[in-house]
Amino acid sequence: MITFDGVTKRYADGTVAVDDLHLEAPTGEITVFVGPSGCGKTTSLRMINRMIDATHGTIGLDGVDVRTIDPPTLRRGIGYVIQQAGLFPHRTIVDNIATVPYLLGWSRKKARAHALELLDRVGLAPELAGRYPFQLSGGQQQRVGVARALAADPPVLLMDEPFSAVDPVVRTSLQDELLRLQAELNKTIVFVTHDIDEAIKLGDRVAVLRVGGRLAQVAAPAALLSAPADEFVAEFLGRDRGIRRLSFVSDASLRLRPDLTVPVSSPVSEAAGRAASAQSPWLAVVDAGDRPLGWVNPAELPRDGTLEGVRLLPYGTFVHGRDSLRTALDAALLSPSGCAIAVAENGGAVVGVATRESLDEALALAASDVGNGDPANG
Ligand SMILES: Nc1ncnc2c1ncn2[C@@H]1O[C@H](COP(=O)(O)OP(=O)(O)OP(=O)(O)O)[C@@H](O)[C@H]1O
Repeated sequence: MITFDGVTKRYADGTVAVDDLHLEAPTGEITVFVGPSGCGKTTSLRMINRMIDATHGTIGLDGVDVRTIDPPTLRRGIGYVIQQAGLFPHRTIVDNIATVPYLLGWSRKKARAHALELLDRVGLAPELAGRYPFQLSGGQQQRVGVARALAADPPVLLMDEPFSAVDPVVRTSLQDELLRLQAELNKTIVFVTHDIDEAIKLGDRVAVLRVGGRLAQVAAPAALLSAPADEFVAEFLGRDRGIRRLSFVSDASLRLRPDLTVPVSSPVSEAAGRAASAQSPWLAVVDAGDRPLGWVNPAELPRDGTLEGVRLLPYGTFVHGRDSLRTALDAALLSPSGCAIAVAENGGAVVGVATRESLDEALALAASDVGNGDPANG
């Protein structure tokens, strides 16, 4: 675990970049530093690997004061990823990734084999190994940057705005990739960003800093969204934090109706009877494998033939037991029925339908939870 204990950084010109920071970045978790430009995020990060030394206070790495460890030794256990990857332009991709293993005295063969493994791990094709950085896209370079930081298998990874210079689509895939990697690797990651959405998506804990280098709040994302410590944090989180908080509420509280589906092979008259007895105007039409095809309102259909060939209305789904209440709500908003279809993770068969009433109940329950828990510690 990384601990900041009363850490202050005052630069030579008198600027106080970080002011009396107390914080823990737990082992195996992603801790995100977020805040407006100039709030001291980068300074805080660089004090961990001693690229910058603190003026006061102590930074501990598993209980050892980092100032007692000489910087090269310290940095061997700490991977570092920066914006625009910072790759060596005159080295090939494989040699870039193998930089630290070479420094550690690994044989060329072993270091390159390991670098190729990492290339694959970060989702890049082996053909890229012999290229130079300028022959890669920005997103690919960022992935190489992550692979290079992981090369010596350091327990700690520092990431300073690593995904800021790429477009939103690439950025999303890099974030997803990082979460996937982290689920396998369980590194202790400290991640700096100015983007609160990125912080909330990636962080197990999010530390919000304000200009002047003071910690405004540190909490798990859901706790931050439901109980910001003050106006500054609330403003920084943005206006739709109520909706965004639903991403952290499971779909478990949704009551599902299994009786609102009808096979596409059914006669319309049977569908009408089923809708009447279920007291619902809407039924979800399913195929022979119980997968959703669309919505019908049988009362509006001519009473002959089956549902085959009937124009079905758009639908939205969420994965039962995996997706959040936000995804379920979104699915409901994508259909004129106002209902969301819950499907099984494997195979995609319909598990049931979340009606507007059940969404309402679940939302009320989620709202009643707001403010519970300790906002300062999340
Ligand atoms: N070498 C330095 N000398 C003097 N002041 C500095 C130095 N480096 C940074 N600062 C100042 O310290 C404060 C914090 O800077 P820092 O780079 O840590 O902020 P940041 O939150 O990472 O900002 P950004 O999001 O813009 O990168 C800023 O006011 C900055 O101008």
